[in-house]
Amino acid sequence: MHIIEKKILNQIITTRPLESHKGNFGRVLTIGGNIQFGGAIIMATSAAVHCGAGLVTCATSMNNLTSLHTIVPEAMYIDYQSDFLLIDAITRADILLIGPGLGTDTTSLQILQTVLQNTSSQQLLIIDGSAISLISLHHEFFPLIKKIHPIFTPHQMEWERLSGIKISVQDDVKNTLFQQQLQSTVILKKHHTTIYHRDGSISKLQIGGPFMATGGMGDTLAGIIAGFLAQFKLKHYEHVIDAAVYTHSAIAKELSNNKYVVLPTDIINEIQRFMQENSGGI
Ligand SMILES: NC(=O)C1=CN([C@@H]2O[C@H](COP(=O)(O)OP(=O)(O)OC[C@H]3O[C@@H](n4cnc5c(N)ncnc54)[C@H](O)[C@@H]3O)[C@@H](O)[C@H]2O)[C@@H](O)CC1
Ligand SMILES: Nc1ncnc2c1ncn2[C@@H]1O[C@H](COP(=O)(O)OP(=O)(O)O)[C@@H](O)[C@H]1O
Ligand SMILES: [Mg+2]
Repeated sequence: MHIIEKKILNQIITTRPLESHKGNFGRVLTIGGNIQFGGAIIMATSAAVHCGAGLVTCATSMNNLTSLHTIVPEAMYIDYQSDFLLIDAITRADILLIGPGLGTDTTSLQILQTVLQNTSSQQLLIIDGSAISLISLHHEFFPLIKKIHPIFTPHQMEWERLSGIKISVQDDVKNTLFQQQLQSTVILKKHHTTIYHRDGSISKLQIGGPFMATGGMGDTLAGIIAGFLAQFKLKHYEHVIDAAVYTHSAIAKELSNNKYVVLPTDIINEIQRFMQENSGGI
């Protein structure tokens, strides 16, 4: 087990080559946001854009179109209920994020199934929020999951649902056992988030605090992870994930110096500055 240190930042967030364009910084597809939880997928999408993902498309409910374009006009939109558009967008994406605000009804389940069936092992899939809760109820997806090797980002209750390990008895030994069965990365979110990597290593975060306990905080983290993976894809995969998780809480910690609570959107607004201040060489 190792503690994620600040020095990871300038190893991962490097200077961009002059000869580059948006195509070099990854295509992200975010999928979620039903009529009740539109804000979740908009925050995730906005976080990915603010991290510097080259092209970001949001597959969401039509109800969210106006808000999405008002808040983050850089993002493109598709109606997540169109199978044709969704499959086409999945095929084009480098990084996919499903779950923030997806909900758990039959429409949500259908969308999750389309995503799992059409994602290849060459792409990186992040599974968050409602998508984790749905998979917990549908173990028939496990064979597909084991082929895709996704990144799960559960909080402790979502991890209990998925793994069957009660929150009170979750520990590194039990968590690793189930994570290895899933053949996936697991980012277990809590005070001092723990990351179980596919290579068997475990990273722990020692920053962050209760000033982060606001709805949308995990949706924003998922978007940051997508944005980091999209553009730093040539770097060591485990380190990119650690750097993204560190960045999210480090910004929150900075802001908590003069804010009692830090909002997810406060973090999003500081990502560009924070990345510039903590970027390193080539
Ligand atoms: N503005 C929005 O649209 C928001 C939408 N959200 C979406 O709402 C859906 C349901 O997610 P929720 O997480 O709210 O609901 P869940 O029912 O999945 O989980 C919340 C429950 O888990 C418990 N819990 C135990 N340990 C926890 C831990 N370490 N961290 C967090 N909760 C813990 C909480 O007490 C709470 O009762 C997701 O799709 C999510 O993305 C939420 O992110 C809230 C904001
Ligand atoms: N007390 C705390 N200490 C450290 N981090 C916290 C604390 N409370 C919440 N967080 C962080 O906030 C995020 C919450 O994620 P999640 O529960 O999925 O939020 P949401 O689904 O509402 O977006 C996680 O990254 C978690 O680690
Ligand atoms: Mg969440």
